[in-house]
Amino acid sequence: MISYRNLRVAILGAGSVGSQVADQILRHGDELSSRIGAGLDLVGVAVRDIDAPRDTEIPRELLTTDAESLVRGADVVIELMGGLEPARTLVLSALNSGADVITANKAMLATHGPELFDAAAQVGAQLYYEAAVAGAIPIIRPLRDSLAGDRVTRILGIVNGTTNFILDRMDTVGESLEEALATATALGYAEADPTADIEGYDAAQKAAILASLAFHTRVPLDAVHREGITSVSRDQVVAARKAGYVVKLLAICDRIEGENGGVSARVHPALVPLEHPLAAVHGANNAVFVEAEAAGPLMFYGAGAGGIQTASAVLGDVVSAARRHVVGGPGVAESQHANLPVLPISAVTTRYQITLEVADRAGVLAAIAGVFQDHGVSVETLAQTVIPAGEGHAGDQPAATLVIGTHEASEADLAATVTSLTGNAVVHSVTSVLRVEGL
Ligand SMILES: NC(=O)C1=CN([C@@H]2O[C@H](COP(=O)(O)OP(=O)(O)OC[C@H]3O[C@@H](n4cnc5c(N)ncnc54)[C@H](O)[C@@H]3O)[C@@H](O)[C@H]2O)C=CC1
Ligand SMILES: N[C@@H](CC=O)C(=O)O
Ligand code: NA
Repeated sequence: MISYRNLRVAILGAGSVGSQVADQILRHGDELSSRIGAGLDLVGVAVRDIDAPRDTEIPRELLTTDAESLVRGADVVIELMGGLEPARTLVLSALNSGADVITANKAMLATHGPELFDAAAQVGAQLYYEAAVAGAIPIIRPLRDSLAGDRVTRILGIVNGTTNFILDRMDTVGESLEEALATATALGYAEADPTADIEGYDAAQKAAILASLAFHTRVPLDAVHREGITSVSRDQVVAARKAGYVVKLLAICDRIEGENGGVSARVHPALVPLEHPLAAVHGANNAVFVEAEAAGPLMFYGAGAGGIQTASAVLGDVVSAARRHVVGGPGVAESQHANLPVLPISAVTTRYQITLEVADRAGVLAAIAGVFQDHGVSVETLAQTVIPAGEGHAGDQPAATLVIGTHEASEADLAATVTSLTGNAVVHSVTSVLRVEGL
């Protein structure tokens, strides 16, 4: 039975996600109200242009270009405009007035999270953001609530739908990055500026959010090592499959034990063995592996992008926030009690696959092996293919391709090895260096 007064809900932004959230509230408001124990009144939707075409029909009288006024007087503000400003100012203003805020804006959270969480804590308001990481997949709440009694040791995930879609199309249908990105944009997966996707910024923001939650430590965005997919070539994708791998853009958050331990977060393309579950994540889907001391490995999988899919996560947060509004009490505060050191990528160890074009003559393998040995990097596998005459970088000289897989090595040792290889007389070129994850 509904006895609480109706809650006033404001939506900021009516793009791919916002238009779907508005549509769901308009069509299923009664059902949501029953779950909450209070009615939901959608009091307005802030847009840039009232007459712009939208994915769903929103009554004209709900549309406004005055976001500041809309925020004032709302009980629940749903921020789906994206970007840093005016989103940050509007969210701060909503929180300061005691409203609960739901956002999908990982850029804003990764950049201004501490300020926003502090503002929420000051007034006991809630800041919910399930949609900000891995779209529809429940991952924030499991980390914040379900795993709050455990000790997370590692997160390994595909958290950007656009780049997964692009790498998948490069692999399965041979499309170029540009062709696949155009489709991802048309399907509503990409950010307003898709550079955020393909250069790894979006995934890095999500990694910062995940690592902060998982390790109860504020992990700033600039501490996340970031590489995007623009340097991944179709040749690398084809060669990876031949060798039993797929190329995926991964976000990896590690708890590093030991005297100089701490936590690290990184985003980069990596080789994933074909038999690993992450290799079977296609299209714009995301998957996040979480390893916790007591729970062991857990996997969260589903739609990582898309307007209607992401709206599901937003609406789950709306129901949670509205329920708390009805029963009263403060929101869930940010947990940062562990305050662990945040380590640079040089503290990380992993495996690598290095592809070289070398001279094909006696003594070359020994010379290359010597370079690895000099830097303390242990070689695990080595495969050689002779390059047909005239097709190598060094003209008519006999040449071969070497694909070298390493045991675990530090980033610093690997970087020094690659520098030495590049300057070595028997090496014509270092054609690919990729980390190998999930072995
Ligand atoms: N599209 C997706 O699959 C997902 C998006 N997100 C996040 O959700 C948020 C929204 O994303 P999309 O809906 O895809 O973006 P979008 O670009 O389709 O929509 C944003 C809308 O906000 C409007 N807007 C921007 N500034 C405004 C302002 N000052 N006043 C009024 N309206 C303004 C824009 O005109 C646009 O219609 C972003 O933070 C994004 O990172 C999160 C998960 C998935
Ligand atoms: N652009 C993002 C949208 C969801 O966060 C992505 O492609 O994953
Ligand atoms: Na999510």
